[in-house]
Amino acid sequence: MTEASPAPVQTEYVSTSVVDHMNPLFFKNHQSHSQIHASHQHPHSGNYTPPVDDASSAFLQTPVPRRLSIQIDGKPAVVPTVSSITATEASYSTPPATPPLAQGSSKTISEAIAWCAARARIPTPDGSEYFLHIYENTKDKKEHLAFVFGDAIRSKSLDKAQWNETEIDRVKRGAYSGRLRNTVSDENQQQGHEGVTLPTNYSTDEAQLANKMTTPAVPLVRIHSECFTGEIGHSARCDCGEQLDEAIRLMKAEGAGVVVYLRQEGRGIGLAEKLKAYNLQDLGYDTVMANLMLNHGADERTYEVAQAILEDLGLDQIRLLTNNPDKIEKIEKDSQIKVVERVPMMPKSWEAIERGMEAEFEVKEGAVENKVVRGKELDKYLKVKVERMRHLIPIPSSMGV
Ligand SMILES: Nc1nc2c(ncn2[C@@H]2O[C@H](COP(=O)(O)OP(=O)(O)OP(=O)(O)O)[C@@H](O)[C@H]2O)c(=O)[nH]1
Repeated sequence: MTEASPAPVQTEYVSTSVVDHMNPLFFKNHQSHSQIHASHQHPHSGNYTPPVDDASSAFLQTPVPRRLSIQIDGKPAVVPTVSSITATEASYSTPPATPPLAQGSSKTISEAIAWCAARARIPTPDGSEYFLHIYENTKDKKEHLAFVFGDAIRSKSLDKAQWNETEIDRVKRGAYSGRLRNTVSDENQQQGHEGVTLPTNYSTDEAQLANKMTTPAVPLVRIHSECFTGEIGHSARCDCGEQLDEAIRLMKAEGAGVVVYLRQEGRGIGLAEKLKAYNLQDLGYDTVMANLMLNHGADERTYEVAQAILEDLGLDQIRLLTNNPDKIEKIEKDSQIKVVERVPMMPKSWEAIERGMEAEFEVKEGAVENKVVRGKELDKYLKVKVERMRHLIPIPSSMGV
């Protein structure tokens, strides 16, 4: 096929002062600004991005076309506007999570705001389940997470209606209550959701839901920083994997709780730097000194995003699972959040030593079994946390302290 010359484009421009964060095409258009220009040059190329006939295009700093009158081969091209997009087409443009300014937050601009982009049920091997929430925020581009146990804890930003979204849009991003039921037949399996009429009864019945809505007045919360080595890599240098498992176990037992999982690997220095720190630790430096020798702080983590996630989940009173007083101070600082109780996280191997139950841990030195970690390297790591980072863990008397 020979390429025709670019078709003439007439444009109208709109003011740049209006920002409509509620528009589901807000981010989409942000990304496709260059595409819009490219498509002006080659509107016949098949990559044409339709202009948006509303204020959503107005947030861009440079004037952008509001209406385009396009001709291809001398004939007017049919360009859909937002209002002419059908429900099915619109549902492919899944709206972004409720953007920050749409939440009516009273926070100042310097503080983080977080909003839930999607949520889904995660069944676990013991038959229980939780809802994994993925968050976006105004502070960084990382995918922070919340594991939410129980039905009573809800994300405000997730539940908020978004502009022009269809019911299937809401289902896709997890903004429903109860449990989804499988209603897809073999026939419409092949067609994606286009042939599917969404049942109105996709929530479980309300009575059943109400039973599950009982939750402790002050829920258990764990604010946990990512540790690839301890959680995925079976490392026995730290107890991070064990702590995550234990937090989840306790929340399952209570039927409620939240693990806020922050992407602050290596106390905020990142995995590459943490691996360098491990090499220094193998030379004999402790975990604090190793960080300092790499020109990092002993702990570079911040907790504004965790505060914002808890705020979105409506939690201002929490029982925090931690041994780290610094974490408590930082989570309460400049926020409504109150840690009404600190729930200690005793390292399982130290607990066993204290109780004289070491025989129960008949695993080889340094080995990890059922995520219970033990060994000299862990003992050293934990002791440094107590002695240099103020962690509130009783050191077993048999360790000579
Ligand atoms: N730089 C560095 N980071 C480490 C090391 N070992 C573990 N970490 C990181 O330390 C962090 C531990 O996070 P948490 O368990 O949430 O917090 P904590 O400060 O130990 O406090 P707790 O709430 O009592 O567990 C994670 O980001 C790990 O990746 C280490 O030797 N060096």
